[in-house]
Amino acid sequence: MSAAPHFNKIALIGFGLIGGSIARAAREQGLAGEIVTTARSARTRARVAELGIVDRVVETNVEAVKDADLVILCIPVGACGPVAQEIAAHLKPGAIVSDVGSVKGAIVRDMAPHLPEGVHFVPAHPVAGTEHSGPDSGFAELFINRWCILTPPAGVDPGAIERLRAFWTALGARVEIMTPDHHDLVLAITSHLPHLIAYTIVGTADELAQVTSSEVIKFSAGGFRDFTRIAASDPTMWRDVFLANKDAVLEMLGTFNEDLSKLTRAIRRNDGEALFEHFTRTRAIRRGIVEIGQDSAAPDFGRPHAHLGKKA
Ligand SMILES: NC(=O)c1ccc[n+]([C@@H]2O[C@H](COP(=O)([O-])OP(=O)(O)OC[C@H]3O[C@@H](n4cnc5c(N)ncnc54)[C@H](O)[C@@H]3O)[C@@H](O)[C@H]2O)c1
Ligand SMILES: O=C(O)C(=O)C[C@]1(C(=O)O)C=C[C@@H](O)C=C1
Repeated sequence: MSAAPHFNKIALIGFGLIGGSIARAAREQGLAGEIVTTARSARTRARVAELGIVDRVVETNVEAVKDADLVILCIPVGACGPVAQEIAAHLKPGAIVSDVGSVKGAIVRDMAPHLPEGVHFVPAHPVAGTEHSGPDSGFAELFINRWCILTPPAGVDPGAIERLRAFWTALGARVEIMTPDHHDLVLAITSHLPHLIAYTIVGTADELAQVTSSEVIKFSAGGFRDFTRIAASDPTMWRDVFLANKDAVLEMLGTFNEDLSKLTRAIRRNDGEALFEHFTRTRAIRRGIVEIGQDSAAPDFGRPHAHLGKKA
């Protein structure tokens, strides 16, 4: 494992769940001489200052990135392009510019054209989170034993990639490198589709005329309760994720709908054997994940596209 890196100044654009967690963990690990963050409203700036986790909280992104040797955009995916444009002329030559967005193809497409030569662009996605957002929601342990995926464009300085890898490793994460397209396909099935399903089922339950909302809450044991947690996730973040990863999500949704139709047909035809066989197979998948200690982490990111999602 490479030694923990030290940055003279880290600029975190946005101080919500992820920005706040990075700040807390980076400070605990002593990875920065100075950590500066931005918050758009005076109220949030006051709260961030009160929390005392960063050295400075400033009003503008331009001020934050001045002289920073690591800049991380911790804002919704749809905001990353405009912010890259805004800060581009103010970046320190040699700085590493990264992000934490849940989609990677759109980030590369929207940010890369604005960034000047001489800065190192290494997009990242820590695959760790909760349904909470805002400055109070972060915690230093969020990334421990979770994956962080880096998707550096071709030609990026390997030294910059290694420094960012060492940074995330020091925050407790396991780092994997892949292409943006592959990332987006994998995350479409492991993260984006599950969120879409949760948003759907909670909305459907709410709309059922014969089930009052008090009954939905009263009887929300186990499964449904888990869905409500996921469906409480930030609407801005998830709107941006689905719009930015449209193609991969639609591809996975097509496969999912086919599989759902098969199970629907099995129920309609009283095909207990088909249901039993399916549930037995999915139970084995879960047990396999738990056995190899991946129940708190993402599945095998090394697999090529063709092996994703489709079974024999
Ligand atoms: N929440 C998760 O579980 C999770 C996990 C991994 C990655 N991510 C990614 O991390 C990023 C941030 O998510 P979060 O959960 O920390 O969200 P959050 O809502 O907790 O924080 C986002 C912050 O960005 C700020 N912001 C929004 N638009 C901005 C703009 N145009 N300019 C400057 N600041 C702006 C908000 O004020 C807020 O402080 C997203 O891209 C998301 O896809 C989220
Ligand atoms: O546990 C949760 O609340 C999450 O949804 C975290 C989760 C995920 O789907 O695993 C959500 C989005 C991120 O990009 C990464 C992690």
